[in-house]
Amino acid sequence: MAKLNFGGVEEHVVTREEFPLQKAQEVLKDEVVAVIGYGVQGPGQALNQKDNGINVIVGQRKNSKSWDKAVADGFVPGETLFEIEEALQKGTIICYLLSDAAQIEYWSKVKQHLTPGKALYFSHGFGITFNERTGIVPPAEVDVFLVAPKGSGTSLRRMFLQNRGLNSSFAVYQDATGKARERVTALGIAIGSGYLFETDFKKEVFSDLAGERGTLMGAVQGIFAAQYDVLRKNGHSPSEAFNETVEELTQSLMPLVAENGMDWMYANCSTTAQRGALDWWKRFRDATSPLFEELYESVAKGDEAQRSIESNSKPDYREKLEVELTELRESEMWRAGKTVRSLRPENN
Ligand SMILES: NC(=O)C1=CN([C@@H]2O[C@H](COP(=O)(O)OP(=O)(O)OC[C@H]3O[C@@H](n4cnc5c(N)ncnc54)[C@H](O)[C@@H]3O)[C@@H](O)[C@H]2O)C=CC1
Ligand SMILES: CC(=O)[C@](C)(O)C(=O)O
Ligand SMILES: [Mg+2]
Ligand SMILES: [Mg+2]
Repeated sequence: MAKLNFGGVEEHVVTREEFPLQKAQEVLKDEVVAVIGYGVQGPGQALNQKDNGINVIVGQRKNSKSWDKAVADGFVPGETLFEIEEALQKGTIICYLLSDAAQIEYWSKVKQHLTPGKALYFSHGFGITFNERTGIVPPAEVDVFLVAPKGSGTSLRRMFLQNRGLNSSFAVYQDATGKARERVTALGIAIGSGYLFETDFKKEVFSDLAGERGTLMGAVQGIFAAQYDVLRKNGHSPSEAFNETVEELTQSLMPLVAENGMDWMYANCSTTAQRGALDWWKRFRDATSPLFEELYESVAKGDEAQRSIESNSKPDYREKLEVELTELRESEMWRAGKTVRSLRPENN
């Protein structure tokens, strides 16, 4: 593994140079990789592996939208697409990519097919870390590991098609065959990761749950809404409020941050903007820190996992989510955003 310096701290990472695709193909040549579940990660990981020449099959409930999607994506019923049980039986590596809540429901079936030498693969540390709540305790004779792409399965696929790679974390929880590390690294490369950084199941799930509730998804919407509302209350039009809150950030400034860091984005803005941003960012940090502390504690206590299990195990969970997503979509800010997006020249 390459030893790299991350801001003064040395860490080990697996790069595509040291573990090229040919090596991954070689390691996986006698395996049948069964991707169970075809939601968001399922398609990204299964299609990338298929295009990378890995022997991959999909297991999904028949008569579901996801089954039809798998067919549309080129998986063939009876050849590379099966009912979940059949795929579990055929697979030597089981990629358990049902939603974290559904993994609990199917566990007793999965367990039956985990014969010695097989491997159980996750893309999240959830099921294992919170096993007192999920009941997911694998038999000792199988390898157990994870590769967690740090982004949406949709991006994993898109970036692969653009010859880019999303970074992933990986972890080995149980090495029964002595080959767990080699297997998980090969899978990480095969699904299209750019590079792989090592973690453990607990660290992966704690950081992931905190991140998605925090800056990646929850906090960002909260900060957008707060600023938008203040601008609107002070007489600014929806388009002005939306442009100064979201559009400028996603279209102009975040791409600069992605390319070369925050200081570089700042340096490409006016001295007026820089003065103000340098003065205010620490106040925003200090104002939100207590909330991030509270969030991390809630994750570490298992409360976030419990809430997710309870709400996502209900039969009507999809309808309920859709109600809340609709509320977001129909808020003035995001309706204004829809019009603003339609005006982008490339959308005309
Ligand atoms: N969504 C993403 O891009 C990311 C997801 N992950 C992890 O990957 C794993 C899979 O997540 P997603 O792709 O988001 O899952 P998802 O929520 O899209 O569900 C995956 C599949 O499970 C099926 N499913 C849901 N409930 C079911 C039930 N009761 N019975 C049978 N099938 C059921 C769905 O039909 C779907 O095909 C999870 O561990 C998640 O935390 C990790 C990184 C990013
Ligand atoms: C996309 C991702 O990595 C998330 C936000 O953690 C998730 O979908 O669970
Ligand atoms: Mg994540
Ligand atoms: Mg997540």
